[in-house]
Amino acid sequence: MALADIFSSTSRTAAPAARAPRPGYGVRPAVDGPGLAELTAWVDQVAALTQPDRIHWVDGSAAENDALLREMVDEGKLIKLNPEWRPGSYLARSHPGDVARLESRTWIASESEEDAGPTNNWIAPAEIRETLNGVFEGSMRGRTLYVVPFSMGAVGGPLSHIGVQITDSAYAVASIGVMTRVGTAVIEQIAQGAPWVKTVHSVGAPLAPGQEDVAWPCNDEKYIVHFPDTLEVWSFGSGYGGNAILAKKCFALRIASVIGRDEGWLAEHMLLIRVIDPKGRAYHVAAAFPSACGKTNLAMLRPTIPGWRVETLGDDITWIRPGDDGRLWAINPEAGFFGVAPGTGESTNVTAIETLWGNTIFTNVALRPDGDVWWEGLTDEAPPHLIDWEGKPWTPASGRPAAHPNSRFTVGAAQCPQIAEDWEAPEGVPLDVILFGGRRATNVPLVVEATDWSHGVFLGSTISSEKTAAQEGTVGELRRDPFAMLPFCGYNMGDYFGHWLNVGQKLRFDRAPRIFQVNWFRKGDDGRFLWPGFGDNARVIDWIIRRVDGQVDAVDSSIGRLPRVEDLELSGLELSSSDLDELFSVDRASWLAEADLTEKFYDTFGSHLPAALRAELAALRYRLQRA
Ligand SMILES: Nc1nc2c(ncn2[C@@H]2O[C@H](COP(=O)(O)OP(=O)(O)O)[C@@H](O)[C@H]2O)c(=O)[nH]1
Ligand SMILES: C=C(OP(=O)(O)O)C(=O)O
Ligand SMILES: [Mn+2]
Repeated sequence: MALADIFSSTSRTAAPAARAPRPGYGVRPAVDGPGLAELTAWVDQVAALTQPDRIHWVDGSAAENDALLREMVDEGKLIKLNPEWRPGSYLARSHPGDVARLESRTWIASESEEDAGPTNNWIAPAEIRETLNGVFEGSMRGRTLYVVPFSMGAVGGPLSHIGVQITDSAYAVASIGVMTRVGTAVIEQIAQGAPWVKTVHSVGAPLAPGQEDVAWPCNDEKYIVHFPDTLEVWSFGSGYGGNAILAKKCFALRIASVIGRDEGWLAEHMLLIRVIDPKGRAYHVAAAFPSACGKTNLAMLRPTIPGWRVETLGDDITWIRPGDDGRLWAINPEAGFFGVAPGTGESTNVTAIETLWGNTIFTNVALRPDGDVWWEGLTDEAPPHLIDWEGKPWTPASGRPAAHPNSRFTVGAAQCPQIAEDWEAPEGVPLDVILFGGRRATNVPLVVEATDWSHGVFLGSTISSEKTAAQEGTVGELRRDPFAMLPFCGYNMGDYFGHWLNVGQKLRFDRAPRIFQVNWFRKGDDGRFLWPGFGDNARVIDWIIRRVDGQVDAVDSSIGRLPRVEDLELSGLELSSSDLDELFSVDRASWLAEADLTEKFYDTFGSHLPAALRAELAALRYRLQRA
């Protein structure tokens, strides 16, 4: 493909294709049933408010997806990458002011403020509905309203949930098609009366007659609003990731966490893997790490120790339900990966690189002159000439990143070379291990085992992560991110801690997953990581699995159970004994200071904080003071 062809399609002012209605637009699928009336009434209602030119019921077919992508290329909204390097793949460039989730513009509009709790932005439903009615009025003029029925989890599965997203963004439709299971089978379920969640999204950029569209329509004013009492999401003004693919963070975490509270299950910000030991035995591990703390990397782990294998099940969201057998059963409700591109390379996550061979929508990465993509960390050396994520010429001397630091890839999970064969099994997999982790330069050891479920919930509730490496060591500069759910829990986080404790009560004591805290990011005084991380994290998993199997003892410490050094598989690693000591050292004074911060944090929940967690904190202090 000629360079000129690629770049000519990047113009932000390319004229949209003719606006005449196309065959298929406005046609409802030929499905009938008692549940359909509510769906059509809702679509009519949203259409009356937003006043689109056309309505398109998305059927999820490959032909429909192809047509949508072609149309976006024609309109200058996507750049088709050179199929020789990246078949079936596209680059989207967002508006420079619309590049990430926006926590400050995200609300939980529960009837009661107390239900949202101290960690969420709360707003009264009546008040925000008035605002939303104002901004959504006529917001889809000149555009197509897409009706996108989606299932999280296999369609009809016992742990699955369905929803519908209305959106005026074709980019969102294409992304939802990768990240979820879209299709008329979902409408059939709705018609049969299955419960479903209503989500509405508009980029908030109506077009006047004859007005030319831009490559990335959006609005300066943004609202991402959740109504947990009526199971609805309304999102306005942003086209990006979690603000626009409402099935993901908005539904599968914030709304689903509320459904899970009411129904007795857990919607978690966790990756999910199957670990296979040298004897061929399989174990299932779920792990909660805050954003940019290694979920996708661990989900795609390639062990450096012989005989071990990891199969990917999910990299971001896990739904977990107690089974009749007293175990916890888990599914990945998503169908794709929406991963951070920068830092993803052959030497860190070769599985991701192999996954991205084609059929991928890239957003805000750099474009190579040969029509392929590039981002910082893809290769050690940057190409001499690129077009950066804003569409400007770039060279290594430009002094700015070529790809936006939050640039992303959107790709189907089935393309992952180590995806588990049964990754879509509707009943899920039984959990053996739960990990909690964050990015901690100091204090937190490489791995600690919880003494029991309640101690494990305590560890989850105290997860914190350094905002940047430059602030290492100062506990006051940590961001609290309990269970890695701070931005994603749809209700009072104190009640959420209580819910975790309750779920533990439903498990058979010998079948509850064992809980561990891990930290790949501890640093030495010289600022370098003490632990090699990535593939070598399998060495930590190896110890964890042998603990679960009862093959090794552990050492009790004030903060939990630590490995005996001789039980760690460290052969072939260049790790000095002083680094090893430092990886597991527990500094009493720092931990007492951290306990004070935990108490302050706990106090913000008032009576919603479970007594069992206060007791865990008191026990921790007692052990530290006695040590
Ligand atoms: N030092 C170190 N960095 C890691 C490790 N795992 C992931 N990272 C880095 O952490 C960042 C975020 O990783 P990613 O897996 O995308 O995190 P996610 O947002 O939680 O899915 C990337 O820059 C990774 O290279 C590790 O074990 N050690
Ligand atoms: C996945 C998203 O964000 P993050 O990785 O920061 O949680 C998102 O924007 O949907
Ligand atoms: Mn990720």
